[in-house]
Amino acid sequence: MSFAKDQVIPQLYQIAKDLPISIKFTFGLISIWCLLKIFNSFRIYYSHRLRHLPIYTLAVPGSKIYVVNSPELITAVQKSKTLAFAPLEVQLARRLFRPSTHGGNEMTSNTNTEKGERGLYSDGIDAIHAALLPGEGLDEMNRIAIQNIAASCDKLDSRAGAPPVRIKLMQWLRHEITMATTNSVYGPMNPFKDPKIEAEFWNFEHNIGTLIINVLPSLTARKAHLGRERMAKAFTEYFARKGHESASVLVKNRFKVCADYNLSLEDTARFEIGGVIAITVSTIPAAFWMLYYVFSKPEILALLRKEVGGVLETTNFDDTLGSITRTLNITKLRTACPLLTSTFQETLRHGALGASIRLVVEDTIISGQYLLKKDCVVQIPTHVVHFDPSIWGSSVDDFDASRFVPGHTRLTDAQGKQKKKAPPGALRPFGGGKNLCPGRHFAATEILALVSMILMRYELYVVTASDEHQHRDGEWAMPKSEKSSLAAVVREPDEDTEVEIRLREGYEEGRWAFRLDDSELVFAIDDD
Ligand code: HEM
Repeated sequence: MSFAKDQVIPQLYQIAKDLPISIKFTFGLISIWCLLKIFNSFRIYYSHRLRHLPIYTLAVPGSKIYVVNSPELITAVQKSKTLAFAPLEVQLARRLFRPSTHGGNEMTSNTNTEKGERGLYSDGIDAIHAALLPGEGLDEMNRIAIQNIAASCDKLDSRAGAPPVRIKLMQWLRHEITMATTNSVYGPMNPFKDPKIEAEFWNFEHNIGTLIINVLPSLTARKAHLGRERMAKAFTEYFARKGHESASVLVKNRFKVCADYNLSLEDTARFEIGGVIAITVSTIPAAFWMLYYVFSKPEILALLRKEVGGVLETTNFDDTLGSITRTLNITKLRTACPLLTSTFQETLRHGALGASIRLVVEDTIISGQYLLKKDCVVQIPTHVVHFDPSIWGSSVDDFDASRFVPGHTRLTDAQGKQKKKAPPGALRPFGGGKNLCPGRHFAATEILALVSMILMRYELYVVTASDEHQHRDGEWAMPKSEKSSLAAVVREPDEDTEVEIRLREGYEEGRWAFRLDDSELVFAIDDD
């Protein structure tokens, strides 16, 4: 088909006019999606340009976004009762999980306890926070998770003349951490034991952003919609077969609250998909980046091996694999490994993504001088705060593994004055205030157990492909991460890193295990 030059526009117009309604509709949605992306790019651009301002306002049609950058104002926002996460969270939950009208109404009613009563949301959040506090329930979850992690690490062991194991690191972590976490949370009837459900969940997660528009999702957000529906079915069956009765206190608590509000099993199952996002999605990339930073920096690896080696317990044990058992004591890792804990926090300072958001439920003045108007949104852009030189000093862009070691003196302010500690509100991978992530202790134990076991036991070599041959002497290259899903609060690498795993010299013999005895002690991560 060919057109004269002056005919092109009218002809294109005619073609567009004749398109079927479904295609026009899809184009419309794609255009909205592109506009949102462009708006987001401007937002990110401006948030970096304007990071020296403690607070600034972005006008959006019909509303305003207040972007808060200074730690002092962040702390004030987190303390305010009239700046709330709940109303935004429940609206999002309605779109993403598609509960029935009854379930949706229960979830959105009285979210901020504004009528002074309880509601499904507030009871649900309290039940989750209670289950994840240091104590017996959390210990039980941690124990199952680390037993699974120990078994995952055993699979990398290539002794007895077998060739070294090669893995795609992110893919391996995604599967192993998903299974360790869901086994510990959902118990023996864990729906993720079915590989199809695991695949459906990740399909859903990778495409979750498409569900936001929420118009005919079976057409406009097909992959995410199908993943969600299959997950909802699997969890409905799980609850119908009383899987929660042999599960963790977290699932028991959540189920009880849903039952108290007469939610159907299907609505309970739909809200549970949100639970799966919380327990898995951020932990996996956080473990990836920590391994990346540790193994790509030999000097940090050597220091960590020394520190973690100090809490490794060796006992004699007669068996075919050798005569010893090496035990990593989690309680000691938590209390006697400041560099390990600091490396974890520095990994999250670099890797955290997104923004904490709060709705202004009534006109609010913060720090005695800034008026925030009702129905507008407050945003705290995590990455901007984490890379502000006036908070972190001239080394802001470096990966400084010892930045959070207590008493570390390389932390300077904008005037070059030394500080002992970052100010409250400055390090916020887990958010803060009333909504501070309740899963941080569970996640820290899981990630630090896995990283410690791998760094003590193995050497990791990057495999690079060159023509037909694959070499195992590649450099660790920082993968790009521009395509993270909407659900991720830690950026996800766009490409995977293939590694070859060899036993560490001097550590070839024996068995490996974890031990966890003290409930009350947790990793000393900054939280305020
Ligand atoms: C490295 C891993 C993780 C990171 C970086 C992370 C980060 C976050 C962040 C930034 C928030 C929002 C807080 C705010 O807006 O102030 C949050 C909320 C939440 N997280 Fe996590 N999280 C992680 C792991 C987990 C795990 C393992 C669980 C459960 C076992 C969990 C459960 C939750 C829950 C239930 C909320 C909602 C809290 C509320 O609204 O009160 N998270 N998390």
